[in-house]
Amino acid sequence: MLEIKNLWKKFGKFHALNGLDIMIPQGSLYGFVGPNGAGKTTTIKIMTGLLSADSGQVLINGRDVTGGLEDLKLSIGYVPDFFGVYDNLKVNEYMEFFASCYGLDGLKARNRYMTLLEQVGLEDKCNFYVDSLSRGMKQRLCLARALIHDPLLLVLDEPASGLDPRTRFEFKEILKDLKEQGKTIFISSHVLSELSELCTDIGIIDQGKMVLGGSIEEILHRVNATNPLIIAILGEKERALTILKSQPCVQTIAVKDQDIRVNFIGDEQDEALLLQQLVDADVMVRGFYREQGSLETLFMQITDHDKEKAVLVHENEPGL
Ligand SMILES: Nc1ncnc2c1ncn2[C@@H]1O[C@H](COP(=O)(O)OP(=O)(O)OP(=O)(O)O)[C@@H](O)[C@H]1O
Repeated sequence: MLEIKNLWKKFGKFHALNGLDIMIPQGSLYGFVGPNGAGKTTTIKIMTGLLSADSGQVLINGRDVTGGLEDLKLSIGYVPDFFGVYDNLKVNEYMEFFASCYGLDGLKARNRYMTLLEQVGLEDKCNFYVDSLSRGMKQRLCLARALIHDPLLLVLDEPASGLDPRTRFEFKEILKDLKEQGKTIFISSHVLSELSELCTDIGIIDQGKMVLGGSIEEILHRVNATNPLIIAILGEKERALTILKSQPCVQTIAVKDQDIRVNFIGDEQDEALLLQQLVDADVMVRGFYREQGSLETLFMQITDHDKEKAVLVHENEPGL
């Protein structure tokens, strides 16, 4: 749907983006994660036409829209990480203003923004002043506003920063609904933990480069394929160890009680053959599985060059 190819951006002598590539599939909920200063906001500014790249391309459905502000404006709805000041503007006036920016007015505009306000649960706030809304409500209003022109892609920059856990949960539910309705959504965050449960796809950026990208399922599959194999047996430990030591795929073996932990460099077929050999040798195998990895572990590993920058939140800390 949206593709970024070989994007470069320098600020003075500092390289903020170093040949960044991103591929956002149609209908995905794409999490764009990276440590502070990795280049997320710079990327988003270029994607939304607020900043020009030194070189590289932004493609929407295969069409090059690099620097084409009008194309980007029509295709993308942008929710920035800050909310502007709207003194003396009521919610309906705010929505009318943004509808008019996209050539919508009168009843058509009203029908459109009322549908969106309902979608984000603000239909009864029409006559409230924008500045009187809570932070969570402002965030939802910003989302409704970004959807006014029915964009192909919704881009959110750190949408949950400063929201309490309940508000964050509600916001995530709205995003899930939007995805169900067919929207493609791109969310940036320096916090991985909650994005990983919300998103279908993920891209990890570090020092202006994509270091890992793809569907979460596929990435976890890849991570798990290199994790240790845990073989739980009942008795017959020596016989099991003799078989394991004879296997070329087995790199190391560690034994803890009745569990054997094996670094096993092989595919699913190699695993199945090993299991068969153990069973054929009358070893009672109670469990045979790859230890499950997590995206968090992976994120920590690949951004390990500077531990202070890598972020993992715990339950009560803010994040999306
Ligand atoms: N206008 C600018 N002038 C100079 N340097 C800049 C400018 N904008 C960004 N940078 C630098 O480029 C790098 C990437 O910044 P960016 O804001 O894109 O990171 P980020 O991943 O969004 O970080 P955060 O999670 O902290 O928001 C940072 O080192 C930042 O200091």
